[in-house]
Amino acid sequence: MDNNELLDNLKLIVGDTQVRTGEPMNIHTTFRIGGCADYYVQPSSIEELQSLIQFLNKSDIEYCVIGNGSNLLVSDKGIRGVVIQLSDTFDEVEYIDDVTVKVMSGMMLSRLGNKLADKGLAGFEFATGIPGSVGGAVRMNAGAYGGEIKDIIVSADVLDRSGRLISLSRDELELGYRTSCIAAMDYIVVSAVFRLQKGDTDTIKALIKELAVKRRAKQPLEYPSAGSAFKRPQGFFAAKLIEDAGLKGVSVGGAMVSEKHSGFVVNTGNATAKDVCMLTDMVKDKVKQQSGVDLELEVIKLGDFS
Ligand SMILES: NC(=O)C1=CN([C@@H]2O[C@H](COP(=O)(O)OP(=O)(O)OC[C@H]3O[C@@H](n4cnc5c(N)ncnc54)[C@H](OP(=O)(O)O)[C@@H]3O)[C@@H](O)[C@H]2O)C=CC1
Ligand SMILES: C=C(O[C@H]1[C@H](O)[C@@H](CO)O[C@H](OP(=O)(O)OP(=O)(O)OC[C@H]2O[C@@H](n3ccc(=O)[nH]c3=O)[C@H](O)[C@@H]2O)[C@@H]1NC(C)=O)C(=O)O
Repeated sequence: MDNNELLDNLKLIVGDTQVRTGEPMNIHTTFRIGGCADYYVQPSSIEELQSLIQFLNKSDIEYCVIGNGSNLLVSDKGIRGVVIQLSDTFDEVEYIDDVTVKVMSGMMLSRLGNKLADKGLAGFEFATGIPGSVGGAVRMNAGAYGGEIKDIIVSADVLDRSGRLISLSRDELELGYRTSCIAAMDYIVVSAVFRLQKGDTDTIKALIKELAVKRRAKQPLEYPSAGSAFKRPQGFFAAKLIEDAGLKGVSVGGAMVSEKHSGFVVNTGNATAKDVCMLTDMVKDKVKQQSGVDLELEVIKLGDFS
């Protein structure tokens, strides 16, 4: 299929305004890093997403799904094929009973958290300050301040790579520290059901505010980043190991180990994905030498890193 034919088909499936070519990915990642995606598509409904997946599979065209890009490092060479973004357009919420909600996967956690607070629903406060979408959060079992998605999720609807809609219970999602079966099975999350508790709006909002103050005090939110660069190794904190290895403030090009929180790699202005990779490789090596611990990237790489 030639490029024009592919573009026409994509527009036919999701509408003219929802398809772009040569889309710079730095504007879709919180790291503000990344080359261009060949095609960038935003479906607005499950049916559109299903048609899109089926078409891309049948035509043997590469694709990936992103949420808010808050945990991604996109290659400087960009992404070949189609990037499907599910935030912005994929964000309805349905109240199932007085404590249960069904949410489309593109909804931002902050928007959902504030809606739940207004309804007097407690239990989502921990997630409200995470700069991701519901889909990304389920995929990663997002967690902060003692809470994780696993604590509140009932089930999720996913599409398999043939475009078939499957409902998975909490147990079937196999949620662990920053993992789930979503990645292993290559599923796309389309919605999730969460069970909260009845609470008081003012108390919920006060807790959200308290966590936001904590986050701002401890984390370098003044710079673009993808949150924690590394997972917590069992029995250790990545930030402490990095600080103890003398790496706080160390930089490669525009990428720097944050002086405020050494678990974060920040973009000080003009970082490239290559800078970030060189820096994270160096951090891994030094931490291994110093403490014998292997650090594993939490950030997910997309595109060509060869
Ligand atoms: N605790 C904290 O303070 C922070 C936590 N985070 C974590 O990062 C998550 C990132 O969320 P977000 O920015 O939306 O995600 P991203 O766009 O960063 O994508 C992250 C991963 O999730 C996958 N993904 C995204 N949406 C879907 C979906 N609908 N179905 C299946 N897979 C999906 C992506 O797949 P693919 O590989 O195909 O692109 C990618 O592997 C947060 O929810 C949280 O877990 C991030 C920052 C701070
Ligand atoms: C930001 C993310 O999530 C964050 C989440 O916001 C916070 C708050 O709950 O807890 C995790 O950070 P973290 O493991 O770095 O936890 P923190 O409590 O900030 O720090 C852990 C320990 O490291 C020490 N620490 C921290 C910063 C630093 O520069 N030096 C240092 O030694 C702290 O003293 C603390 O004892 C999540 N990260 C991971 C990989 O689990 C993310 O996933 O992207």
